[in-house]
Amino acid sequence: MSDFNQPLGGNEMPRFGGPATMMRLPTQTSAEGLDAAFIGIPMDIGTSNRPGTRLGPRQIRDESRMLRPYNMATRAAPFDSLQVADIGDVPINTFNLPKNLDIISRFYDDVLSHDCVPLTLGGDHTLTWPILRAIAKKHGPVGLIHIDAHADVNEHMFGEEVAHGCPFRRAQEEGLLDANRVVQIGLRGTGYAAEDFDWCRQQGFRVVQAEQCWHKSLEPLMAEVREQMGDGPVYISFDIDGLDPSVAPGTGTVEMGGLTSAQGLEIVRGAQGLNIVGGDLVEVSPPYDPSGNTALMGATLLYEMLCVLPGVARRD
Ligand SMILES: N=C(N)NCCCC(=O)O
Ligand SMILES: [Mn+2]
Ligand SMILES: [Mn+2]
Repeated sequence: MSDFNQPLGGNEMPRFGGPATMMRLPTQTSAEGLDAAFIGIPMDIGTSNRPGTRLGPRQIRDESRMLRPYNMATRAAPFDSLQVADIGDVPINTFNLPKNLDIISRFYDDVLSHDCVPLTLGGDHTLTWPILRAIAKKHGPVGLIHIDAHADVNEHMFGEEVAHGCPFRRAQEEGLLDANRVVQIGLRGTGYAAEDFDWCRQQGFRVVQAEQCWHKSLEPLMAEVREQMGDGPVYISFDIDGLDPSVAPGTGTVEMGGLTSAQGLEIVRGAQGLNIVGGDLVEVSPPYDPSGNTALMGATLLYEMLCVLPGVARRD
């Protein structure tokens, strides 16, 4: 009998039954006593095209029923050495996006007060800004591994500073990021000017556009990223639209020519050994994901983030 919470096994309860939590893990109302926690932020009032990511946390949890506890590729056995639970959703304001900044930051201040690593199920990408406020309050400016089709550094959208295309501009303005330890991978598509991506480079971010990733393993890139990140705290923000629409169609701002699912796994697995202090998986939109496969991609990537956290056991 393990001292640590275990996902409910597929041979103990049919996968389509049991608790509707992430990986059918136990749930608790706070992060007390946890090494890592799955947290939902059911929000989409920051989206600029297709809506629906408010339903993302629920579908990611539902599709996570396919996940088993042991990582056959990396031999990670997170539930052998970390205490992990699903602590539910942030009670966001359905009608007021700016008010959600404080609601989210305060929730994460409490999570981090327990020395718990948050792994967040989104929700639209606006949510990363208030999470980074709480993260930087505890750890100082952090390194960032950002996977996305979009840079999300718009100065504003419709004159608003709070939207899913703005989080990393705001985070940089507020000194939440250690700019030389920021990498953005998968950026692509159309824009308004070269500045859309060059602003990032002017800050000191490394920008790896999708075309630089095509037709190749990203393991060499991740060796460079590990070098860039060093020993300092690192946050991982994975916008599911960084993957190609062929594998992740259920999202709101689709761009052609994205990363393969294998490349998505290579990026997260390549973070092993870094001082990961948190992560999120955003922009899954269930209304555009009838198969549920996009949500399952998201659930799997969140599990892979868990597998690279400091302290995770490996079992040969
Ligand atoms: N999906 C996210 N996070 N951002 C999309 C931003 C779209 C735009 O800048 O026009
Ligand atoms: Mn995006
Ligand atoms: Mn994004």
